[in-house]
Amino acid sequence: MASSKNHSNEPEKAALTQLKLVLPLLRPYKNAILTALLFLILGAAANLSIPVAFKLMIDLGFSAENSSRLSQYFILVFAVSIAMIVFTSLRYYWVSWIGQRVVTDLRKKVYGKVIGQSAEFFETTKTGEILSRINTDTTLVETVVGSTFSIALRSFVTFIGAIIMMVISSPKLAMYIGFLIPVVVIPLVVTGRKIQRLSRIEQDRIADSSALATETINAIHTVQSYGQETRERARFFEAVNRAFDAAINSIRMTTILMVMIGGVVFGGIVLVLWLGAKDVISGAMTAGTLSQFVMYAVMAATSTGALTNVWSELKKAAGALERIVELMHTENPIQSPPEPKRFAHTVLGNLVFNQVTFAYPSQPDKPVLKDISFEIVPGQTVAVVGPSGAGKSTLFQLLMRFYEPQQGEILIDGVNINQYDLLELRQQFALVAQDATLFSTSAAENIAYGRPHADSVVIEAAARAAHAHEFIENLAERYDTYLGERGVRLSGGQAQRLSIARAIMTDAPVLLLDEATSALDAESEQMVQRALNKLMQNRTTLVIAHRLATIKKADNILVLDNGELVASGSHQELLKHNALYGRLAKLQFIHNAVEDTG
Ligand SMILES: Nc1ncnc2c1ncn2[C@@H]1O[C@H](COP(=O)(O)OP(=O)(O)OP(=O)(O)O)[C@@H](O)[C@H]1O
Repeated sequence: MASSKNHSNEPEKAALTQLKLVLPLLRPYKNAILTALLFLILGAAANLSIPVAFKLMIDLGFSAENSSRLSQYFILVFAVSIAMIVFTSLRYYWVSWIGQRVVTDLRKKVYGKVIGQSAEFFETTKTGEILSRINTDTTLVETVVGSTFSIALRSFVTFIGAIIMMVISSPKLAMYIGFLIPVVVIPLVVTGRKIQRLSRIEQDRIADSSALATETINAIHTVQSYGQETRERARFFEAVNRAFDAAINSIRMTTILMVMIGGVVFGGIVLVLWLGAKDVISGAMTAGTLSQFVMYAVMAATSTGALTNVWSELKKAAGALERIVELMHTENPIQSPPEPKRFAHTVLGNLVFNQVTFAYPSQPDKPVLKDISFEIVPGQTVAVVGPSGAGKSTLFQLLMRFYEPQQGEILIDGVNINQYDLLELRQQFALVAQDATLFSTSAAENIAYGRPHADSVVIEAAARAAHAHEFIENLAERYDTYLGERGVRLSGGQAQRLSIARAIMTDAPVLLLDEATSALDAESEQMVQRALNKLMQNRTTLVIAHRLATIKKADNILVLDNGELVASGSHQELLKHNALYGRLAKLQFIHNAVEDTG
């Protein structure tokens, strides 16, 4: 199960301490909190003063001669009730405002953290699960800050106020009620732990189903092509049903808690009322005082009920926060050094691999690059060839420092790449991958992805150089046409030219090119090739080559096989001396050979 992999096993110890994460988020909103608190206290005070008015009324008696005093009391109760409603509504507004603010900030934080995670993190964490953390888990936190806290505070203030007023009204009856308190608190603590654990499971199940849906929707074309909708539907149903079961488990716990506490509290009140009634009969207490006492007891009981709910909400949120905290504590192992070396003003683009050995973190015992050494002189073009899985793409990953080699070093202009600032390091590369990634923005913004503030003249120049201008001009809204998700679909060749334009825009000193293997029609192919030639001019280029033309033009060719650099040299030399290269040349480059040489 995807989400069980990084279970921290420190169980309830962490419990509510997780909620501490929320405190710093509250700090910037002191004024709003004070405002909300003010309305909270005013509302509670108004609420607590109502029974006093009722006591006065009842003790006054409902007789004709008291009619005008009675009216005054009723006006008082009316005024207090209105005040209570106004204060309560304002409190609601401010507390909800704080809740929304905090969850927005939390989402920003979580997203900010996610987007800086390592390649390894994204390999091992499902997209849908991450989305669930950002959306669902943070929503639980919003519930806490935006309503639970408020209910908790209001109930707490009301509870304390009601208890005090109960003691004032009748110390004896209040003492009886006091006996009930431990009976209420113990089940709260016991079930609270269970609820937190169950809630975490629930959130994990939701994350699982979200991961599943995201995966299926991303692969919808494949799903439908293979006619697997029914199976995918069933898989999703099963996942959401598991989430339902998990939710019901924690709801069941809360229900049990509510029954237990409700029973104790209301049973207790009836009992006390009975005892109080006897005192009224014997004359030890007025009817008004008993009514007042009972009203306070009901207030205290209702607050306890609310606090019970609050308790389970808090525990649920703590469960969700555990996940968020884990995410916030996941550090990308690849960081800039504390005092990074600066790149020279003009980067030469000298690349050196020095005895580099590397295994992916998921398979640490299986090195995919073994003792690789080579050098690329500034301005040279070096082609990498080798069978599938030989480790060609891995070279790029290491150069851009998405992973760190276990042995050996990689140098740019004589400095180990781990000495540079990470952002600056990656800015030295223009990457043209096999599949162009398009964002759901305009063609212009897609081209200017690496230089968002570039003006339209520069963008168009890049598009022209990449032979993309012609087809963009033919799109409905030219450079403003939406591409990617929800936008127009580009053909393979068009998308490639667009990504070449993107690389031209960055004007980085080193070009990393992963030649597309997919066959394009001859004309498209030629245009892509011309665009690439333009891009390679005056740049140190490392190219994963699939075309004979590229290979022939390269200053040097590296032959990789099973993670080892087995040969290097020119096309002719390798043809003569390297059997693997001979085979590759025949099999892999042949289909491009006709038009390349033509
Ligand atoms: N993220 C990863 N985690 C674990 N193993 C990986 C990862 N990426 C690649 N590998 C493995 O590393 C080896 C080299 O992969 P790489 O992608 O560098 O090969 P390649 O030469 O570029 O292949 P192709 O030409 O098919 O793209 C393969 O055995 C592959 O299974």
